Amino acid sequence: MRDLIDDDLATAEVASLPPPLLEARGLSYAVYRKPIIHNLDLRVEPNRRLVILGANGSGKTTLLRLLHGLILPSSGHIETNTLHPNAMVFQKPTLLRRSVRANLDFALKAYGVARTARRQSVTDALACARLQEKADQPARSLSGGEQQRLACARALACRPSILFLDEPTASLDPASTQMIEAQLEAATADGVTLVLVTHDAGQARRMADDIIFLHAGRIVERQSAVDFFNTPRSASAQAWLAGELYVDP
Ligand SMILES: Nc1ncnc2c1ncn2[C@@H]1O[C@H](COP(=O)(O)OP(=O)(O)OP(=O)(O)O)[C@@H](O)[C@H]1O
Repeated sequence: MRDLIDDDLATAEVASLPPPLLEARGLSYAVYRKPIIHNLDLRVEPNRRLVILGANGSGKTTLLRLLHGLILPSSGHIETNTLHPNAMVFQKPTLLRRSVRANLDFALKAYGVARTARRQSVTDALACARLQEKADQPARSLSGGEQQRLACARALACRPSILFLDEPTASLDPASTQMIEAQLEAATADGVTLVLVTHDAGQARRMADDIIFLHAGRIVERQSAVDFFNTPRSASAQAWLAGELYVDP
């Protein structure tokens, strides 16, 4: 009898979990028959920060592009359950040859925000990027760190449900990295769900709730960040954390 009640309670608890924002099932991607992502299942839970780790060439960028819909899977399905469109920030910001302000305004306009509402949103986004002083400067004349702050603010201005980020701080110094991370923390507090690819173990420790570790296009580890860093289970993740090259036995 006791077990039955416990089972019922457990079922009720699972049933009351919010649905995932995105669920991928049996996801595979191949180029010229060369498999890059293999039969992968993955859920993006709301208000969690998911960090995807793995060695060079393990398939992180390809997976992120699949999840955002930039490329189509060879097989498998992705279901999304999001209120707003998702957005993506790349390692190299792709800014228009216009002013900082115009880059923000353009994105909001493309998203369908009316002119009067755009003015306030641009002001908020400039503050989010800490670029108020540079609003009228050509976006491409900003420093690398400033450009990336602008790219993040532009992506966040349209209030995406999920923000995908592919090594957004890979070429930035610690101070610029810290500013981007603060921007992302604020977005998380605002309800944006993050899916971040990084090579920076420190950043993963600071930013992640959950970790997925990829090896040769497969998820070999999926843990809470605390468990992953304390007790990585797979040999490839252990090697990665130790800064060693892992060679398949
Ligand atoms: N369009 C393509 N044509 C051929 N091979 C590809 C293509 N896209 C990806 N690959 C290969 O798939 C593998 C995974 O690439 P991907 O860029 O996803 O890895 P990654 O984990 O993001 O690597 P890195 O950490 O070096 O950025 C690599 O071996 C890459 O060469």
